[in-house]
Amino acid sequence: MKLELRNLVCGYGAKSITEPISLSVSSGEALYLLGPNGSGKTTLFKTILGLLQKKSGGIFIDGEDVSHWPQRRLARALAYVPQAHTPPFPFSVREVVLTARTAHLGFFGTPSRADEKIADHAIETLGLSYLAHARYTEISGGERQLVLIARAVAQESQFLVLDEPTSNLDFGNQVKVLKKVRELTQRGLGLLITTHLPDQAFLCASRVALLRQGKLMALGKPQEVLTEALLCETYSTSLKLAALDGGLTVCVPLLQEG
Ligand SMILES: Nc1ncnc2c1ncn2[C@@H]1O[C@H](COP(=O)(O)OP(=O)(O)OP(=O)(O)O)[C@@H](O)[C@H]1O
Repeated sequence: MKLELRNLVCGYGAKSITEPISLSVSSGEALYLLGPNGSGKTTLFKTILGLLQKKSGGIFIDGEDVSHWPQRRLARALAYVPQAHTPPFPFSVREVVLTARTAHLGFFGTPSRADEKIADHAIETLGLSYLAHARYTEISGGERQLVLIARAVAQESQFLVLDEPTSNLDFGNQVKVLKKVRELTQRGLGLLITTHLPDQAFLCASRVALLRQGKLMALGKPQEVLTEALLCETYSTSLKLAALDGGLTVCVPLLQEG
């Protein structure tokens, strides 16, 4: 399957935030979107998810324009992991994850035993079983982020859109999420992920897109796109890329110029 943006322009009210953006994500691929704060990554994601009206251009899944798809059909195709938030109601973690199954229910349907099993499995694979009955409003920001990832996994959609999924996580939990990203990619899902960490893109990205002031600056394999020169220019800072044994590349900021 293929999720495709064709000359998509996003914005708020009369104001355009992005220039026309064209890119695609296929099944079995993790496309990482990098760009400075305010470059339009979240705006682009919200538009893809139908939470924000596009200004022009189109969003297609397997060649079909999704703009007239009902929200439930879109939710079966696309799951969203927003940046962690606190909802006003004290649902349990299990109830939050179970809401993912709504996209698969009939009009007045309630979750079945099978839906509960899928939710419990997602909770388990993210190592959250000990929190299943805790209130979502009473767990840490990092734990909430993992719960939102479990919820997206339980949605069993073909594509996952993840907005900075590791931003609140400690090192061990970042690794847990990166392993999940790899596993889901290998299972054949298409993933679109934002990050501020080039290291994560080097570890998990099939391809990388670089956004700056709403403009798609580069798109391609991590080693081709994430060059020292382009990263320095994009983030207006000095940095060094270092190759480790085993072919891994890491990005290190330089605190002294020259
Ligand atoms: N609700 C809104 N109404 C008007 N403008 C907005 C709104 N939300 C964001 N913007 C503007 O859109 C631009 C892009 O914001 P966006 O949140 O998409 O950036 P981002 O790349 O996700 O940033 P970050 O890395 O900081 O999360 C910013 O200039 C911001 O001020």
